[in-house]
Amino acid sequence: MEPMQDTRGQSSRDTACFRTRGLTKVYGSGASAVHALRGVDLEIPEGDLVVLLGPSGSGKSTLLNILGGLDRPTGGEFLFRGEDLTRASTRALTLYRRRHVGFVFQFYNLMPSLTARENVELVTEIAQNGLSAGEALELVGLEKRADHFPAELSGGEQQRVAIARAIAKRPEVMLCDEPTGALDSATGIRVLQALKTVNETLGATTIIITHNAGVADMAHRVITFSDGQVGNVRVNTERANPEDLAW
Ligand SMILES: Nc1ncnc2c1ncn2[C@@H]1O[C@H](COP(=O)(O)OP(=O)(O)OP(=O)(O)O)[C@@H](O)[C@H]1O
Repeated sequence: MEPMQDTRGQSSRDTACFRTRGLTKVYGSGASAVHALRGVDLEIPEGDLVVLLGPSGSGKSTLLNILGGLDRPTGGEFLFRGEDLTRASTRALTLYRRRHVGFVFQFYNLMPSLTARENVELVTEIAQNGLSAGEALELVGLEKRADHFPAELSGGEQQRVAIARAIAKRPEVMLCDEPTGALDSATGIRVLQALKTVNETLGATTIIITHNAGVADMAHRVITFSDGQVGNVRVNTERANPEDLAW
């Protein structure tokens, strides 16, 4: 049988970056147990830009943390490029994170005493075959701010430094948990433009959690979570540019 084709003309069997089957996550036990994921079946093609929507508490961050190797599922399976990481050792998960995954969180976690360039160099010094700090800052449009300290940058610029730091090791995967959560919409749009450029230039499979439903229009694929499960998956036949988004 031929592999299924998705709307981007890719073979879904051969190109899945992530695949989960029956993924569950329970925090705690007994009467206080929280069932954060209740059987998540997902397939995310290589190179996709995915927006993950859903109400507070529906399990979005829990899923992202498992896909990024920061946490382990309670049950089910989780594969990265066909490799089953569900029961990977702690060491293997650490290597997976280090080699393949760039994280961006709501708060930028930059070192205040280091310039933008020096913050990115924290990663470029240890990465093999990574980008230079200058290249990473250029990709997010901050080459002219490289010698500024975080306190001299706007919130959106600081977030773009955090993105430059995350991409400096050329990750195959970018996982972004509410990257525009602390920003006004105009500033948030610059951050989303930077993430789109990274997705297109480096080809990194990118997952963005957001509470702003309008952001979904820039995605290849929109996954809506509901009560620990995938409620809906939409593939956008046309994508909006970040500058045309409104929220
Ligand atoms: N470490 C933890 N210990 C216990 N419960 C947790 C823990 N982390 C998350 N939860 C619970 O798991 C459920 C899913 O949380 P999660 O953070 O994944 O949701 P979310 O969709 O990302 O929410 P938000 O949009 O508010 O960030 C929630 O009920 C939450 O309270």
